[in-house]
Amino acid sequence: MIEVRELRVSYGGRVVADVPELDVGAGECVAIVGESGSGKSTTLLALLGLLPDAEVSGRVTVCGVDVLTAPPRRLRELRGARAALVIQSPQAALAPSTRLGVLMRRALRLHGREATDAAMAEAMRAVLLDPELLRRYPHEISGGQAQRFAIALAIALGAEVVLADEPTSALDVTVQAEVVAVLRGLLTERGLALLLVSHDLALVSTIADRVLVMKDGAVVESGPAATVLATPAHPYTRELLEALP
Ligand SMILES: Nc1ncnc2c1ncn2[C@@H]1O[C@H](COP(=O)(O)OP(=O)(O)OP(=O)(O)O)[C@@H](O)[C@H]1O
Repeated sequence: MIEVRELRVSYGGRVVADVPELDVGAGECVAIVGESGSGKSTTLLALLGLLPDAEVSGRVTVCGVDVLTAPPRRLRELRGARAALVIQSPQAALAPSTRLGVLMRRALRLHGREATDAAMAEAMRAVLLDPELLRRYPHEISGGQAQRFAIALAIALGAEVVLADEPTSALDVTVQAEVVAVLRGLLTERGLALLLVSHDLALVSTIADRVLVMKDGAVVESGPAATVLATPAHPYTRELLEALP
């Protein structure tokens, strides 16, 4: 679903992300961890061709689309419908004066999908949200509900890949656990490919199959999550683990 080779992103000659290899298959979760500024979000955005001001090289394939060479029309088809981005504060991206149900219906129609009440309710239930919430405005739902709504949109649109940037960091612990449960369900039941960016190693240990550790734009360690987190090979990974509360 996601295949990255020799990805390099720089601004004015300064390399901010250098990822030699990153693969995420269907039903798999790969997490990118690292401190603030290590290049995690940049890597995620590069996968959807969302870095207009950066110099980007290498090969990036998402759902069969060659992202770095695809024409804008192919990229628009990929983004939103086949590959969905779930960000930290999705509420900010939702039109404030539009009810959630209208937003979802519009998104479905935009991507040529049937927008039936039943399909929309099913997507809401898949993320453990009451379909009644579709009647509300974005400011009438909580941060956790907004994040789950963003995931519901991805499901309704039939996304095959979900790119999630710190999807639980703005949430309290109970809601975090709910969002993680939803994401895990998507992996096992719907065979989604999930690429997760997080500095929360506790979250990563509960959901990721593989982990990439980034520092100053470089991948310093990668491998199965259980191995990397239990027996970290790089001193930086040990530091991150020791910083856990
Ligand atoms: N538009 C830009 N122009 C110049 N430098 C940028 C730009 N966007 C990001 N950077 C730089 O790229 C580096 C990596 O940033 P990135 O946001 O990918 O880090 P991150 O690991 O996701 O951090 P955080 O956890 O804080 O989101 C940082 O040094 C940042 O200053």
